[in-house]
Amino acid sequence: MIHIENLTATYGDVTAVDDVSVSIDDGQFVLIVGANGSGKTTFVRHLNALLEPEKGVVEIDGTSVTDNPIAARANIGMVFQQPRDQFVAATIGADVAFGPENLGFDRNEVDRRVESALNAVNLDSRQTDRIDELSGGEQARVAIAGALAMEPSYLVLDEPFTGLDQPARESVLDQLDTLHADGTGILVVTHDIRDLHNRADRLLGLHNGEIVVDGPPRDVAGELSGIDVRVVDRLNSQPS
Ligand SMILES: Nc1ncnc2c1ncn2[C@@H]1O[C@H](COP(=O)(O)OP(=O)(O)OP(=O)(O)O)[C@@H](O)[C@H]1O
Repeated sequence: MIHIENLTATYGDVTAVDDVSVSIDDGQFVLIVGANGSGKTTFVRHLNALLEPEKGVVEIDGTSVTDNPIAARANIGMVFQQPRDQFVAATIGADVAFGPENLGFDRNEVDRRVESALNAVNLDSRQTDRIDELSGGEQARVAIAGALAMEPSYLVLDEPFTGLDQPARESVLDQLDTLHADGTGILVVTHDIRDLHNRADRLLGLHNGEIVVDGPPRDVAGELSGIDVRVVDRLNSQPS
């Protein structure tokens, strides 16, 4: 379980996260929504100790991420807004292997994790392909595989659909469905919930750094216009 109590984060005079307390159960599929600047990215960066709480506590399975950032990083897989920025190797296989190698696993275990993660995103047999030659959708899937190779309890994706066309978006959504069905907790940060609100168990809406909406997406849909989040699916939408 993710447990957060009285988390506050500031940048100079700006309060990005304002006294947030929330718990997220294992295996939940949670949307974290809100307008630009509402604090979504700052909030999720505390989950795996990319940012340290100035005030408050973040615990994963009862362990404070401040006390044990390595455990937090092993439990919370993070996929960033621009997957390109998180690649560390030239080829798919080498990149996905990087995380488990850093955790100190032996070669057999690293190979097993890489195969399993690439299998989950339908990129097995592509280990030697160069990342810079992949499409945006394929790069997004490699980034997800890199996080999955850590075998995290939760996968956190920050605006994972930026720059993806509709087929690539659907491919990533399919991966999320499979992972959720297998028991992985999924947290998706987005300002655009089309195709997602009918998949998620819970929606957290941020406004000025506070959680002002919390509930099953269909129950809280009426509260979203107040925090500037688009609700309606756009049929026949153009690539975004
Ligand atoms: N590195 C930083 N330095 C100064 N201010 C920052 C920094 N990062 C974020 N902020 C400010 O903190 C507030 C919350 O930003 P944050 O990026 O967490 O929100 P967000 O909801 O993820 O926004 P977006 O949807 O635009 O990514 C905003 O006012 C933002 O300008």
